[in-house]
Amino acid sequence: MDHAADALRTDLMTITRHVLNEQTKHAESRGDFTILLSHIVLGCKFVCSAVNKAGLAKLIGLAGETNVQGEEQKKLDVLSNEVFVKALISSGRTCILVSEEDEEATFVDPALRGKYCVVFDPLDGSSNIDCGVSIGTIFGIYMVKDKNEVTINNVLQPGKNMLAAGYCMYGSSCTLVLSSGNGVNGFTLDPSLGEFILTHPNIKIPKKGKIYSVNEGNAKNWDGPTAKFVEKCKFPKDGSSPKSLRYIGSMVADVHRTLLYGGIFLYPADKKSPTGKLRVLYEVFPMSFLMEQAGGQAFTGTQRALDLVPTKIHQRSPIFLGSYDDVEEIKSLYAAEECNA
Ligand SMILES: O=P(O)(O)OC[C@H]1O[C@](O)(COP(=O)(O)O)[C@@H](O)[C@@H]1O
Ligand SMILES: [Mg+2]
Ligand SMILES: [Mg+2]
Repeated sequence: MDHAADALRTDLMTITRHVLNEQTKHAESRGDFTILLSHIVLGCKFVCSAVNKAGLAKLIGLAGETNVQGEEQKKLDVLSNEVFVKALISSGRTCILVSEEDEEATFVDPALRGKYCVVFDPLDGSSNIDCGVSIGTIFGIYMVKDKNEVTINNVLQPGKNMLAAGYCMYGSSCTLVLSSGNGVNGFTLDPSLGEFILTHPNIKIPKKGKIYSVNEGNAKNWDGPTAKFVEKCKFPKDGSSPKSLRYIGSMVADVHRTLLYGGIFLYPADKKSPTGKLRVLYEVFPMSFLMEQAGGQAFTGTQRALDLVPTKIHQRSPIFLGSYDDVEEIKSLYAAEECNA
């Protein structure tokens, strides 16, 4: 297509148009979710721009602080957190915010309150910032009945109660993947337009995949089912080909690849981290929500991930998520171990 024709393409499905279309399906909707989402999108664009120029704008390196998890914060962790906290509060549609970078939940001033609670990991995959490897933002959204009566229990809810979830990946392109409980759609930022355009409508994860994704450096501490599963991936006994290993170390990027290509992403518990590493509210739940909406599964080693009821905002959980059949296999290994116990 030539540029003149391209310039006339004003029929593109932007993320705002997409969400407005969804809104028309709910007669009771007053546009609050659309406004909230437009603020999340703004935050993503801002962070994307900061990530792109991180090396030039002296945004790589440590901020000099540690967060509640005891992890050293990078400058981009701190900046991204500030960006999303401000964007979410200024939307006028939020009442509680839970961020990986803040020890306590933020209760929005009553004058600025709306009915949505947003849980988020402002910058996921921080260890990959300084070498320019894909990183992202993850978010999940709950809704309260009464914005004047909010307590921490409004976010200590199982993931199945989320209204929407998504992530934005700052990679070779900037991609926002979103589900509001009616399938999964992917949007790519067109830098010349400054708009996210629907490029991956109705994403469905392949039923079975050829890739497994796990930090094998932890193998000596794994439990029996995880060790058996990975052994089967490498040396299948049914005559099938071994699976390939891909591990980036940014959950957003590893899950994005799993969603599009199929396969399984594992961050199991191990002897050193008996509750796993990934955080329930803003890593495990949003990604599990997206996986289920795309036809896959998410399992903690003991239950469906979205059924878990968190008791603390920064709680961790083991997680196995991806293609339906691959997750089914790890579930049966855990079930077999339980029978033998
Ligand atoms: O380095 P490990 O132990 O394999 O952990 C990788 C995991 O840790 C994380 O980086 C944690 O996220 P943060 O960067 O938000 O702390 C995930 O993105 C990733 O899946
Ligand atoms: Mg993270
Ligand atoms: Mg993070």
